[in-house]
Amino acid sequence: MLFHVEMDVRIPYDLPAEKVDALKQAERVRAMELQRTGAWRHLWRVAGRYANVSIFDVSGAQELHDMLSSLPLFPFMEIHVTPLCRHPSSIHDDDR
Ligand SMILES: O=C(O)C[C@H]1C=CC(=O)O1
Repeated sequence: MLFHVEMDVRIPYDLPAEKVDALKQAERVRAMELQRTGAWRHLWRVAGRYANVSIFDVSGAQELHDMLSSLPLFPFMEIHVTPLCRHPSSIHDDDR
């Protein structure tokens, strides 16, 4: 099942810089790990914002939630999830 996920990062200004750097590094490692599994199919930076737009390919909402909540920055992100289904005019066989 495909999900469009938008993540807005909101790190509190009073979080110590070393803690922020460690969180970002851990986030990067976890994000790359999930992309390598194929579950995190696309990851795009939203121009001009500390936000991303992503496409996840997972078995369902529970697996998506488990993945998103495994992200080190999860407590500091506002996340919006939109379930996707195939568009009848799509020419891409891997849209499902
Ligand atoms: O930077 C972000 O958009 C937040 C988060 C998502 C992937 C990643 O590496 O960090």
